[in-house]
Amino acid sequence: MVEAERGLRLEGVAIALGGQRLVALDTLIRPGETLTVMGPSGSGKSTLLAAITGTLAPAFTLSGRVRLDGVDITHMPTEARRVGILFQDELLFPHLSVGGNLAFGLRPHVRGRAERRARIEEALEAIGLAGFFDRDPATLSGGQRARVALMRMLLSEPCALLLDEAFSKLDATLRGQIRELVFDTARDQGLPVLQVTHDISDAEAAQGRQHLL
Ligand SMILES: Nc1ncnc2c1ncn2[C@@H]1O[C@H](COP(=O)(O)OP(=O)(O)OP(=O)(O)O)[C@@H](O)[C@H]1O
Repeated sequence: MVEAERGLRLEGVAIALGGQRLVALDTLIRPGETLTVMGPSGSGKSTLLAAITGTLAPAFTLSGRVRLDGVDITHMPTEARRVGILFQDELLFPHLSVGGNLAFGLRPHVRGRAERRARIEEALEAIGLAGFFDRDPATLSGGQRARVALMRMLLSEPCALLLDEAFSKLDATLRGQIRELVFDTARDQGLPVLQVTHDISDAEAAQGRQHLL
């Protein structure tokens, strides 16, 4: 039996807008590896990530294939893709507690109130926020919110991680800490990472390949 290829493969991916090619990429990001895509504003970085999450606006046309662990996900519904994404605004739900936000990440196979609660308590402990279950996200510091957003994404058991300027709103010290947490976690879990950023220090911290648009 031939083993399925592991990692995130962009196979001749090209995205056009109004008949003009905007962005093209052909690469394999292996488990635990990070590819950093850099380019000027408007060069199509967020659009590239949208093609991978399945949220491309109708104005764009996509050609090529996106494969994740050997599975062609090019036309799969977003929620079926097992792709996690972090944005510069961590987008926690303001009407839910910290625990409620993490519960949103849990996959449906984690069943039963008690088991779900236990998984969330464990996750809070892992990010140094034990006892924060009932807290309102608005009362958290930027670094705490970033850790909750990362954990919510990890609880969804993604097979690849996308970073869209994920560290750009954090101050310098926090930026270094959260970045280290994200890249260490991705390496430990063997997740392929595609990050887009303006910031060369994000690219350096990833210790991976770089691609300029
Ligand atoms: N929904 C849309 N409909 C039409 N054009 C769009 C849409 N979204 C983005 N664009 C255009 O597509 C191009 C690429 O946008 P994109 O957001 O991918 O760039 P970017 O490289 O991520 O920029 P930035 O670094 O400023 O975030 C831009 O010219 C933008 O104006």
